[in-house]
Amino acid sequence: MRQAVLAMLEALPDGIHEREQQGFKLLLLKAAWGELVVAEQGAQVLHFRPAGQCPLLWLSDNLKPAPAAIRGGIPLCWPWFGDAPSGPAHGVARTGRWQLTVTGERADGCSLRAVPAVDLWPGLDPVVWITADRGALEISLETRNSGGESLEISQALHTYLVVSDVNLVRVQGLEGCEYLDKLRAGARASQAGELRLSGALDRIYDHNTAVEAIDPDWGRRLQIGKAGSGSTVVWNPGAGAADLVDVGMEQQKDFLCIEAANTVLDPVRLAPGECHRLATRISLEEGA
Ligand SMILES: O=P(O)(O)OC[C@H]1O[C@@H](O)[C@H](O)[C@@H](O)[C@@H]1O
Repeated sequence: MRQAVLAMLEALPDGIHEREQQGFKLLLLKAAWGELVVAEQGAQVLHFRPAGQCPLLWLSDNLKPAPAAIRGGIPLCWPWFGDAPSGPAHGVARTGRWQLTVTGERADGCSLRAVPAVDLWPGLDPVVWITADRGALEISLETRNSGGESLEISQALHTYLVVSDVNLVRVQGLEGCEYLDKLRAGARASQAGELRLSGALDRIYDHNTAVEAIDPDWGRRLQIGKAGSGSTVVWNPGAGAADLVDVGMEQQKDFLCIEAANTVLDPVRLAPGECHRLATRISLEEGA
């Protein structure tokens, strides 16, 4: 899919375009500020490239056919993060159909709004706001409790960052934070120094500020800022990629997930009428 999306963009003139690829309906925006591709399924950003830069997000080249979850970009995990008895892993938003509306198209950027095409979950109304410009991509997921009872949610903006080699990347900003290690039955530990990966990693950090992923091989630093989030999830499947048909060992080292989230560490309780906003901001700096 990644190669196909890049080829599609290459051939298109500046403007807003609709295309279908492997059964997924896509909205493609191309302009002087850069490129953005959003899938109707899941209101999922699949591609973001600020002008003059390389893409910031990873997207699988071996997707499962629609309506399977799309591996890459920024899936919305909602209204729960991870496994739950009430439905599929990471909730129902990423496989649902959404209505995408371009709400602003300017020389220096664009903005979009997305709402579910059909109700996704009783009593919960989500709205997604996406803005992209030369400097950053921002996604905001607002959830309103439109029912009569108090409800609890967990969620994540499951960002797949494209990197030169996940084992070379250094993640800064988590130093000293406590985390739950999902690969050790949720054992608690504390992050000593910057984070480096060597094999599979699946952790939920008790952390509510920004992190930076330094990619020396590509000479760049990716900043992942956030709001409304007390959990930062960091994931790469390592050798487990061999069991994921849409990753495989040939793509395993190409990405690192850093997710702004509300998890078991900081679930969000919404009283009737209450609203919560979870947001993330992805930007890039040259030099590492
Ligand atoms: O394969 P999925 O459902 O997209 O999930 C991918 C990963 O997503 C991460 O957020 C979780 O912490 C991992 O445990 C999980 O494996």
